[in-house]
Amino acid sequence: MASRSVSHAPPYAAGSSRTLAGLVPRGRLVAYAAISLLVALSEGIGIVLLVPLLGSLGRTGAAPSGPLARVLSLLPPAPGLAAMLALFVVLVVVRAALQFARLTEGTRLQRIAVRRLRRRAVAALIRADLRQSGQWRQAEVTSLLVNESERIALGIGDLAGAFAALATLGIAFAAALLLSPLVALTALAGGAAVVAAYASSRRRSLAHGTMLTALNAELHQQLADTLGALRLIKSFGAQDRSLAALDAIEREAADERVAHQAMVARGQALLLVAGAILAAVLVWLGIRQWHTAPIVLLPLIALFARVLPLLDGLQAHWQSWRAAQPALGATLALIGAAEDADETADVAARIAPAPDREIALKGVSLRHAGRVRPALDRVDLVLPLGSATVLTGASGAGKSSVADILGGLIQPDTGALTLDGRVLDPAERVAWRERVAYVQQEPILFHATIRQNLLWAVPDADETRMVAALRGAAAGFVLDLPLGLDTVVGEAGRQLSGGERQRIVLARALLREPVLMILDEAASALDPASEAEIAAAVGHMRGRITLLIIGHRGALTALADRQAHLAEGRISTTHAKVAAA
Ligand SMILES: Nc1ncnc2c1ncn2[C@@H]1O[C@H](COP(=O)(O)OP(=O)(O)OP(=O)(O)O)[C@@H](O)[C@H]1O
Repeated sequence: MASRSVSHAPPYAAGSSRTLAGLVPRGRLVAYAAISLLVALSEGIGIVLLVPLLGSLGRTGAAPSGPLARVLSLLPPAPGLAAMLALFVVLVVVRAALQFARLTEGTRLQRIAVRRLRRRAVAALIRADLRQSGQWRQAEVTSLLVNESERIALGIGDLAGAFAALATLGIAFAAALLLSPLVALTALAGGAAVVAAYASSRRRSLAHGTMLTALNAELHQQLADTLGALRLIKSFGAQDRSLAALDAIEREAADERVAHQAMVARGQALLLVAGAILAAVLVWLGIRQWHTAPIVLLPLIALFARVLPLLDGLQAHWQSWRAAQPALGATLALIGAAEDADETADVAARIAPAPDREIALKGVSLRHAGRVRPALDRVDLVLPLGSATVLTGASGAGKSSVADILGGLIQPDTGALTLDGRVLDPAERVAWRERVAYVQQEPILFHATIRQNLLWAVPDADETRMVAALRGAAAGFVLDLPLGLDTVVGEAGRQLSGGERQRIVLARALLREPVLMILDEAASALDPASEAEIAAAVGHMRGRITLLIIGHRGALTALADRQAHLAEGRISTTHAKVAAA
């Protein structure tokens, strides 16, 4: 758990895409754009209306000419001061309503995009082939779906903010054109030069975003490692080391954020100063060189006052969006990789096949990603229906790989899983899982009631079936608990003992009425009494359920009537069991 480098690229990072397409409904996007334009338009109209307002004051010098005069001629003749002020108030009310709509619609857009992104990611991850998805770091994936998706939401908000600012700037420019084309065009040229000068800082925001995505993943990993190993950390006296590793990542992330924020703030300050200088020069030119009438100049100054913070906001919004883009790129890349590894893509048949005679592996070879030697090398194994086989072999010999292939969880590189001698196609392989139950060494229960944990496996099971499964798994103790089936098991089932947990897991497996039950070191972590209870329960299943018992010794393995031994990926012996205990 030492501090890690954050420079690595996750295995799914290749070909990352940065598109928002498909995440946001087109109709809502158009609605948001239209509202933003209306807000901008109401601001522009308000400023142009300053001209007749000033005109009605009567001391403003020359009357406007050119296109402005034409626009003003559309107004009713000589509106009184009261009418003008009332119009302003109405405009402000309309703008307030539009701004409210823009804000709520913007938030809705953000949440829809993030909900769709997460849903697509989780759906793709669930459907991805385990051999591919097993290579992705869980903490990195969690970080993408928790932290990074919120960054994406903020980024989308910034993108929307940038669009709104841009729309207002566009309308402001149109208003300026109306008031004084010369001033407007000079301001546009000056503004474009200022925006161009910021290209490098926008690029820096993208790099910052990439760094932050990696640091967030590291933080998640470190937190998961630390909180998941509190007992180990205490017993090794590694509290300080763990805290220091966490601190190092936190510090790096904080420094990175402060440095980026400082760059954005510096840019904003410089932009304000550059904008103010530009505005001052334009006003000076307007008065001294171009002899612009005060009735036009005053609204122009009002326009500058409005535009300067807008430019500032546009720059900040755009940089924040750029910083969020790597998070979106990484999430879309993960989704792309998971969708490419979709094991159910061609699934048509969904009826779980049921063998009559045997379940077998025929010439199965498997090499895990990044490994030189195959985990399994042309393995043949026959499990006659109703038999109980113990599978032995040294650590790393390939026992769990055999179990995964028999259970239809992974597809071998060559060879096949067969039922009654018939090779399963990919669609049947997925459906076959319904007939298989797994019980692993580490019992996995969800933080819910025992009833909910059982119903998770078979949603339509009634109480009688659940009670029968519990009794069949030597878990009748549940019925004597004060809350019975409604007892909450605690996080990962920690409010129960290891043996109790495992017996509930066995009941959950039984509830599925499996054809094949795989017990992968299912009793290895238990005391002899608990193991004996599990073994007694499994003993009653013999003959009804085909059993594959992975393990070396103990009451459970003694139940087997057949034995297979794996050595370096090869089945070296398969025969009727002589002695398993
Ligand atoms: N996801 C994986 N990626 C890379 N290599 C893997 C992966 N899973 C297993 N292996 C390797 O494949 C070989 C067989 O592993 P497997 O888990 O099937 O063995 P096992 O007999 O069940 O071991 P153990 O009894 O220790 O659980 C081992 O060398 C292991 O390191």
